[in-house]
Amino acid sequence: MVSVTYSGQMEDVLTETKKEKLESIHRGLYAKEGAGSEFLGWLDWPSGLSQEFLDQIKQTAEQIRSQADVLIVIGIGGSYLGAKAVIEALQPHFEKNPEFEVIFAGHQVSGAYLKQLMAYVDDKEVALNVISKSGTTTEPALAFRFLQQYMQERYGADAASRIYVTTDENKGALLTLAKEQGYKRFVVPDDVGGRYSVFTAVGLLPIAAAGFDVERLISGAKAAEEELKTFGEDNPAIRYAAIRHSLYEQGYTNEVLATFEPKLNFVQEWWKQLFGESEGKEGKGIFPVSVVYTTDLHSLGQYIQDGKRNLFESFLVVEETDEDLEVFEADNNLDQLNYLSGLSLHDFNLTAYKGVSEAHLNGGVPQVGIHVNQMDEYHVGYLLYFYMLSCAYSAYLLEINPFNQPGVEDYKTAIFRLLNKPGY
Ligand SMILES: O=P(O)(O)OC[C@H]1O[C@](O)(CO)[C@@H](O)[C@@H]1O
Repeated sequence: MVSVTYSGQMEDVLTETKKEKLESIHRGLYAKEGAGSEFLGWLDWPSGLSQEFLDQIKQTAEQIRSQADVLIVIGIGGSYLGAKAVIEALQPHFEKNPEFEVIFAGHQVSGAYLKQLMAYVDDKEVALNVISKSGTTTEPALAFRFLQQYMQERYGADAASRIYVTTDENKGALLTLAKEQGYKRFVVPDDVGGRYSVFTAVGLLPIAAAGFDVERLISGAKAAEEELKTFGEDNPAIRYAAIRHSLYEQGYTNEVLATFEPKLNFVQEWWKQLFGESEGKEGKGIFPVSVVYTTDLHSLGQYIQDGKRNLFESFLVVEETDEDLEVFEADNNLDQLNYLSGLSLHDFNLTAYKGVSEAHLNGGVPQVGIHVNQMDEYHVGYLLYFYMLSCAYSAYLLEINPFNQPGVEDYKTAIFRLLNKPGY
């Protein structure tokens, strides 16, 4: 379902020592041992999901769609990127959904954004889904302070029936508030970290509300869970982790995730958080960057071709598309493009992929390809699970705990001190 190609030799990547190390990581992972193993709930989450839970998600999504024209999803990091990635990958570019929209908030602190959002939804029926595992993250909490007041002013006592909270089962300011106000609640499991939470209510409720088939999404993730659990050189999750690590050891410390499909832009953003927060610790880790081609061939392409040689490129290639255009023969050929007639734009991109990959390889940029058949719920589910699993292998190869993020506290402390937060 996902296959991984590499411009180098797999024998050089999967040395005997590396295979032994990967095998031991594999054993530790599935025995749920090793650093951060208390956060391995995502590993068998898709297969453990009950129909009852999925039905509850679907029913709540239906309720939201029947009471509102807009769902505002408040969250940041793992509490927004998974849903945003799936929705953006699946929805049309334009006319997204004239009857129902999902809009995100609380992923930055822009007064203009929030003010304009409240003005935008003023003539629409609104529901809120506020998502925070800790229940204390400042950006979503601030956005919720404004939006909760907005809802209460607009709907009075009925506001509570339009507010849905996804947070920890036992702790956090958001939980206290939700209980106090009687908001419907969904749980972020203790053993699933934010960036691994897309298949929990964190991702599923907004995705279902946006009108997508969460059962197909979970079937894809479940297939990935099943197929990728076997240890072997052909396991794509293991191959990708091993290639990344081998390149890292050779000094390629930056990975550029490239795609030709603008709808995958938020899959790239989700991937950046996943790998960046999982691996970037103790002075180690590959810095994850992303580009959308051919757009960025006209900006960052120069650097990638010719700049400092510490980066490798991984292409996320979607093999098939269901909507396309074919270049037609023009009578006058004034634009001199008749040589392309008969070619579909998708085929143009697949050829561009080959050409760019060849040129960048010649420029000293090692090439990795992550190939997926198509973009639908099933394949996105498969792909996201693949990345999560591979990320765990990759971080363990660096001898890093993939599931914590101690570094994000430092900037928070500095901001709180400057803002005179009590206790800082
Ligand atoms: O869901 P929460 O607790 O609000 O956290 C949001 C994000 O903030 C972080 O804790 C730090 O950036 C991420 O790991 C997490 O996804």
